[in-house]
Amino acid sequence: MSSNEGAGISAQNRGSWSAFLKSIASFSGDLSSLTAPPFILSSTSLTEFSSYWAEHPSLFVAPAKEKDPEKRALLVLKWFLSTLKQQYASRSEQFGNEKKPLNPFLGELFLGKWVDSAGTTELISEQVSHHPPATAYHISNEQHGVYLEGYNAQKASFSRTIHVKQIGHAVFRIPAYDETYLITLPNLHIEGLIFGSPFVELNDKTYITSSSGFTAKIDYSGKGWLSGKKNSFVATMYPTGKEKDTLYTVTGQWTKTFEIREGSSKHGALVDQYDAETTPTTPLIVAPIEEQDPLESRRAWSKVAEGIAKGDMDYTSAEKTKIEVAQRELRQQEKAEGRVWERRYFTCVDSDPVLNQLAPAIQLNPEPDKTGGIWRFDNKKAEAVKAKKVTLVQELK
Ligand SMILES: CC(C)CCC[C@@H](C)[C@H]1CC[C@H]2[C@@H]3[C@@H](O)C=C4C[C@@H](O)CC[C@]4(C)[C@H]3CC[C@]12C
Repeated sequence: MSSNEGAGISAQNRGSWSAFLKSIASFSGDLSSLTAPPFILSSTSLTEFSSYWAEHPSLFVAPAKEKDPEKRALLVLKWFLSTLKQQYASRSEQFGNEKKPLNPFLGELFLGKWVDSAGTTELISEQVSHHPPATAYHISNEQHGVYLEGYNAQKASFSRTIHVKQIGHAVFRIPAYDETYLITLPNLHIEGLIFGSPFVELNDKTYITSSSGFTAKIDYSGKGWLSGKKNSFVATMYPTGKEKDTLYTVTGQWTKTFEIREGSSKHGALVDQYDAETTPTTPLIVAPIEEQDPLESRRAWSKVAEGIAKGDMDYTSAEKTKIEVAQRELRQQEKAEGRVWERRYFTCVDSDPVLNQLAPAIQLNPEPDKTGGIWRFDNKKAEAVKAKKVTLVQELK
């Protein structure tokens, strides 16, 4: 039995958990409107989840060092697969079960950097839409010339358990090779709900397609009634449009190990392998709370987090209400003045060249109505933020 299957529910929480299960039986919509019992609340905001994309900076930058486009595409696939454990299992492994994250407010930021043998990798995450909730991110390593940007929203529905559809996509770029990869996001469902120890399993399939002419398809599966292992997948990489001409097959478990082999068979020559359990992550460096911008997640939610940690739900909900009321007042003020909230790092675009070029090959429909638009990192805005910080520092001297 794995750690996340054994946590169970305490006698004290059993009543509120079964009331919650009854209440979600007809649930459908934004995850933000899901009301969960206090003991399942996390003090981490969804804006923080963008950091899961680069907790192994050396794997993130590895494609930039590879001269051959086919092998480069394979390294992008390997990096993507290595992010899955962080994205979908790290919290339940750490705490014994998945918890409900905080719903970010519009404009909330989560900023940080990783410093290790790959140099400095920077993270910018911003809540770009509140209705519907959507988070955008930009991760860059200037030294190696690798950039990732994307955004996502989630829609939940209930049928025997909670099913979550992810809407959005990511774009991985290596400008030195003039290369772009369009990445789709996996749908998931929650397991262990009935026992009060929820954890994530991935479903269906996702794709990575590149401007250099390669596509990877990743098929996810879990533990069935009679067969299969949890967190399993089979990925194949092929020249775009020629799915039968498999170049590589990757099989394994995204929480454990996987093997990359040549060709379409699971017995082809072994090219590479990965162990998600033994590959160390690099910790993200975040500024101390007192030095953070008031819109930065850990500063903005600090009192709520304090309340959750103490188990003081009256204090938690009073502090949460203060944030919600302030947000409602801001929106009213904007409406009265005929303006909209200015996103600090991202801009909503009508159409996007990467989507125009690559989305048809993987039948990706961006569904902008479900993410508040198509969001792209705005270099000009980011430069302006940097310049403002420099001026402030100079003024303080
Ligand atoms: C039982 C219930 C109360 C808990 C529900 C928690 C639910 C809202 C959480 C659980 C897992 C969360 C996923 C998480 O695994 C990873 C990601 C990837 C990240 O890039 C974007 C957010 C997302 C999809 C989380 C959304 C919130 C989920 C579904």
